[in-house]
Amino acid sequence: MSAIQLKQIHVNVQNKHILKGIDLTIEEGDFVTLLGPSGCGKTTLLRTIAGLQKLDEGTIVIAGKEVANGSMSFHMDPAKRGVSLVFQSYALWPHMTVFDNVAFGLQIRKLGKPEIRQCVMASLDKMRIPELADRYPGELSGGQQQRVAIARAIVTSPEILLLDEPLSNLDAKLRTEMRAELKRLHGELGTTIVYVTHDQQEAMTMSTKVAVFFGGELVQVDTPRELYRHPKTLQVAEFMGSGDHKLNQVEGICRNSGNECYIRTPLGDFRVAEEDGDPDRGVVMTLKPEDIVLHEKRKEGLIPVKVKDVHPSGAESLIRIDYGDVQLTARILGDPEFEPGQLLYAEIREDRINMYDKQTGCRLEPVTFYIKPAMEELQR
Ligand SMILES: Nc1ncnc2c1ncn2[C@@H]1O[C@H](COP(=O)(O)OP(=O)(O)OP(=O)(O)O)[C@@H](O)[C@H]1O
Repeated sequence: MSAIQLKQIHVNVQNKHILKGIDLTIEEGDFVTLLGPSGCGKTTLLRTIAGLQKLDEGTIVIAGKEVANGSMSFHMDPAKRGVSLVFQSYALWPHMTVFDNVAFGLQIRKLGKPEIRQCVMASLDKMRIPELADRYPGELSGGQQQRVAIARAIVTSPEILLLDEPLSNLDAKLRTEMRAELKRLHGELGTTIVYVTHDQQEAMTMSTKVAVFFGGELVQVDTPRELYRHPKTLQVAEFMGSGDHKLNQVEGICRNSGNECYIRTPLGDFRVAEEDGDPDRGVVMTLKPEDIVLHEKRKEGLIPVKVKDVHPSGAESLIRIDYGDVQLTARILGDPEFEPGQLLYAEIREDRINMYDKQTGCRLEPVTFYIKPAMEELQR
């Protein structure tokens, strides 16, 4: 049985159409991340699943039970949905100790004192903070408060844990630590987790599946690997390749010749299968910096490039290179002693190339072969 089924969810907030027909099925034990730029509707969807936001159309089924139905104006009480929500702000009660904060959900269920003690301590153990039980939130660091907030959410053994950017208030080091903790916790508890973030790396590290949103619409739901390798649209590719992950984009022309299309780009020619005989059009080829390997010695199949500049950042370096008029960025491990103007030879990992229709932004597939520029062309 699926843990959560969302069908055609539409949500308006103050007359603004925020969620526009979301269909998403989340399986039991999945760690699904809702990923997208600020304002795309991730939090609204999480709140809708939790029951804190009413939907206008569509249905939500949790563990086989319908909990919301737009056409029938049915919205089950949040407390009855079997989900637990952790907010970005930890929302701990300042006048209560850590123990009491975590125990609260059990106390209102009228459990006996020994049972409460056992559950609270087990939950604090899982978050590796049993020694903080008697402290007050004001005496804790941000990371510790976040652990308490998660301990409070898991103490009632919810079937589903909803987390809204829970790490965004932490510094970089703590964030990395907490990512590992959440992944461990998911492995240990087997709980279904729905996690909201706008941080691609966070999504890639922890999730079993990532759902990418833009403007209230779901664009791609895939495993992190598939999302990384084959973004479905240029917009997704650009979003995944933003920040330090600068995506290389090279424009080309796609010419149709019956059943196949030939794509000509400055980096070589490609063939893609064509289904609907579209006319000639512009395409964008994308390639990640880590999919360009730089060599100092010339070899067959490599492309001669000139170093423009080098940006070392300790463990890795970004090298901007020019091939004729085309500027590319390569990412390599370490801190190489390349000089601006130096001639190098680039190996393009052709299996990592993606092609998109420039106008629609949709991915063209599959690239059936790649003809590299002729050697004499390479001499320029
Ligand atoms: N209470 C509200 N009143 C008016 N507009 C709202 C309200 N809540 C959300 N919105 C709007 O709904 C849209 C989606 O907001 P939401 O918080 O779901 O986005 P998000 O993807 O989670 O963004 P972020 O990553 O910045 O939290 C935004 O345009 C926001 O301005």
